[in-house]
Amino acid sequence: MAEQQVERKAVEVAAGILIRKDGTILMGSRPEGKPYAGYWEFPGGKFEPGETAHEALARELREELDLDIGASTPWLVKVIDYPHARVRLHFRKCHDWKGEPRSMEHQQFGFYHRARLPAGELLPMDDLIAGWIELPCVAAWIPQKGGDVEARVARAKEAGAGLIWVEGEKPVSSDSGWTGSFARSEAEVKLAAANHADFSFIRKGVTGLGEEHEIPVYLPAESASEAAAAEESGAQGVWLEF
Ligand SMILES: Nc1nc2c([nH]c(=O)n2[C@H]2C[C@H](O)[C@@H](COP(=O)(O)OP(=O)(O)OP(=O)(O)O)O2)c(=O)[nH]1
Repeated sequence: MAEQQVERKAVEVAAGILIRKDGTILMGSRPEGKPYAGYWEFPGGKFEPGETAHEALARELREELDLDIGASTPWLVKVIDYPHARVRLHFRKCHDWKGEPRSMEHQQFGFYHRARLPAGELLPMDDLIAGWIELPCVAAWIPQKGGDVEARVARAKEAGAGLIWVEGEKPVSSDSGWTGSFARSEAEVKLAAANHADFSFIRKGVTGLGEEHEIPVYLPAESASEAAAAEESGAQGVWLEF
């Protein structure tokens, strides 16, 4: 008889990506006595009973770093099986807090540029998603119909698009090496993740991303100024058509 696999119940964890105006991100090292002590992580910790992800994050930041955060927005939810526990990580972005971080648990911490995260090891899941934080906020989609593709690519660059995808070409024609895919539903976003796409563009009409998507997604928008609204709903940013 096949051995029955019992899935371990996931522990809910909130982790904050606190982004300063200069684009640097707050990271801390895990205190002595915890699993993966000394590894770098985004500040946060386990939910207490009855807490939402935001409430858990706000409390942990107060306890660990003496910071008082304002709003936070959902970004990604990822489940990982570590040897010591199965955890569901609710990564949230935050641009608004009061105070300067202070080490309350004798841990090291600092604000780091996305491309220069601290030397030493990041927690395995953080290592993966740290790269995603670098994804730009504005992406461009260039359908074949519509004339001069090259001119439209140039316009997209001028408009600040950091990712440009020309229909019929390999997903995403930037030098970044990211792979993307188009999705029409939550299920297709999941499929893209399973196929190792780094992100998805979402076609018009998809709403309610919720907190369950597992890769960064771009929502359609009419203008770059809608990027903030997209972030509110948990998206990485917007895609514009050129
Ligand atoms: N805080 C945090 N935890 C993370 C991140 N990435 C990641 O895989 N984890 C994992 C490591 C741990 O297994 C779990 C968080 O548990 P924790 O031990 O830090 O939580 P806590 O501060 O509430 O700890 P305690 O009350 O048990 O002392 O989530 C991250 O970026 N931040």
